[in-house]
Amino acid sequence: MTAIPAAAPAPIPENPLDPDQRAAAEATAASVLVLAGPGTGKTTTLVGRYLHLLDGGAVPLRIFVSTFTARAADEMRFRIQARLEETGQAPDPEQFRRLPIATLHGMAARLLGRNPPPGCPPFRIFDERASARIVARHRLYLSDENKKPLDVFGAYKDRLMDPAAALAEAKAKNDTDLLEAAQKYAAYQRALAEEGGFDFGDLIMALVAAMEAHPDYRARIAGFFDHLLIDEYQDINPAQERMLRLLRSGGARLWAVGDDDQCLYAWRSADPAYILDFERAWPDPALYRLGRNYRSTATIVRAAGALIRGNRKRHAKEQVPHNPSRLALTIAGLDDDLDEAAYVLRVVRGLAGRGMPWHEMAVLYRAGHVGSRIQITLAEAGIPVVVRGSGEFWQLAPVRLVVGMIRLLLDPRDLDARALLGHGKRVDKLMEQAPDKVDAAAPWPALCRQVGRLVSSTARPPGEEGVQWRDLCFTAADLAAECDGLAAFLRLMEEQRRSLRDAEAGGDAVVLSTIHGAKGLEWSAVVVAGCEADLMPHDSSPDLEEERRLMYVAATRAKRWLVLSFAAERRKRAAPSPYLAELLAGLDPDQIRFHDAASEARLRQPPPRPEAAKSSGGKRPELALPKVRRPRRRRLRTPAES
Ligand SMILES: Nc1ncnc2c1ncn2[C@@H]1O[C@H](COP(=O)(O)OP(=O)(O)OP(=O)(O)O)[C@@H](O)[C@H]1O
Repeated sequence: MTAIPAAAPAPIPENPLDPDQRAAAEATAASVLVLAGPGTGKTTTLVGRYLHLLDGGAVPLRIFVSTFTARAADEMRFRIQARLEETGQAPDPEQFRRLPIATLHGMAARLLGRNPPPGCPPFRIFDERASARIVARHRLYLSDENKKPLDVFGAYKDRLMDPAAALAEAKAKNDTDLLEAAQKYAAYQRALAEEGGFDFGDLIMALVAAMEAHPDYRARIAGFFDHLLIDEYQDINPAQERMLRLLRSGGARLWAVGDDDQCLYAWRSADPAYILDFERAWPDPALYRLGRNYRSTATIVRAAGALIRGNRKRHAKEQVPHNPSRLALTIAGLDDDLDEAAYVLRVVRGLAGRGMPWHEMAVLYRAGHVGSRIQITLAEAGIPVVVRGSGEFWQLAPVRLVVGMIRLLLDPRDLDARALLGHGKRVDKLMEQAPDKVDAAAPWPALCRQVGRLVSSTARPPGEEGVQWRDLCFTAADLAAECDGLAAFLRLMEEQRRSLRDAEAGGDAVVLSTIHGAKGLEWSAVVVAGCEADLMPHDSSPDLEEERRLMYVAATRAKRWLVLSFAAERRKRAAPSPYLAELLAGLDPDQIRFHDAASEARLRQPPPRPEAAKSSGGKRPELALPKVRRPRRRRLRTPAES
């Protein structure tokens, strides 16, 4: 799917479908899967399918288009509307808003809301924040600190397990951790019910349960649709699959696009087996493949192909790049995160100097804290940025706590600081420990760093979130320490927040995003930052194939320029990600450019010994660095200079 700026001015003209795409769009089988790699036009073909159905007389209100996120639904609506306007068939905007183009959760909410099933009480939808408040209020935390309660409860719902089923599973396995999870899940569901709340997972569970329990209700709901068009089919989970089965039980046709190599949500019960077994699972199946990559240069297509071949559980796919360009990809090995941020700034400025609009550039990262330093550096330099996935830096909880504590220690009557801190046990603990751990009379930089340490150690959540928390505390404290006192720090913060707001409103901005948030999008230039051995694959993830898919998705968002950066030190010594060598192994020397000689030397340093670097139940293979061919000797340039 193509990235559109927030204030997208003119509709983007769609490309005419090529013969393979057209065949897929016009398929007549009852169950169709279009299986193809990134940039081959799956979403384009889905739009083509929609228009083909309309040409054949289908009723728009009876075509359900399912997207992975609400934002993707808006973009899909925009694309379809633009196409209909081109052909003079666009319905009025109000009618258009009512078309069933939504996520599966969104559609479940709509169906339940407008057609309450027998015995289903009225409900309010609880978003993630509201659900987190329930967890906090009832102290539903799990003993295993690495497990987030909402993820665990959500995983039960994704597998259509109610608390009784969860308890039965725990007892059958005689597993105390599972028993605790099931009991807390039961308590969570009771608390939700008392407030009349459904969280997102409940929506699909409730719809499925009602359709299975009441044949009349099932027939009524399934009777709404003649066609189900599903984007990102690789990421569906068991509950969603069951919902689709029920929705098509009235005879609707299923038409799905997906790429098993882009399945990023196995940790949330998405199961690539659904796409791998499509032909066995659905009646009258037909499989279509698209082999031409319209997005990326030949260099990017080859490098990404070499990387993903490292995965075993996948459908092999060959891709022919439509753009034969052998433009080199760039590897930049920087000293530390500060150096990396400065480098990214040079790259985006250089590209802008060549006339590239900001919104054609993106910086992607596996972990949110990698983006924070870059966000600050770009904003400080006046570059418009929008942040997707992990949120605006100054609004993040640890950052607000650091800023609030610094302010409050300097002026205990500062009411704004109190508001910034909020209330709760975490804040009480901070206040209690501050007098022992922070010397309020210390020089400004020392005070800031002491507060950073205090917030990092006192209020840190468990697991992976805790690592991010610590990095954000230190980044905020460092930024404050680098200013000339409190007033200068507050000015810096305000300027940056204003520039972020302006960028969001203006629409033309560099996108900073987690890789998960970049799914389905594309940009002319992409920097993948933080390509380090403990971040890619991420230390906390046991699933190496999913980690490789994440790198694959990041690299394949780029149309022309792909820059992969890593830091030799990010609070501790870091080695380059093994995926860099895997990407480069697919390229000829002229397709690789090192930012400087140090970058090349750093990439060639011996990989960390797996046992020293990781521990993940022995699932990680040796991190052997394939031989990277040497680039031709030439002056080393950033992509922006070339
Ligand atoms: N037939 C075509 N001719 C020219 N360009 C095309 C064609 N089909 C798709 N494209 C372009 O290729 C790019 C990728 O298309 P699209 O987003 O539909 O791919 P995708 O397979 O859904 O990608 P991904 O899986 O990575 O999200 C877009 O810029 C789109 O406009």
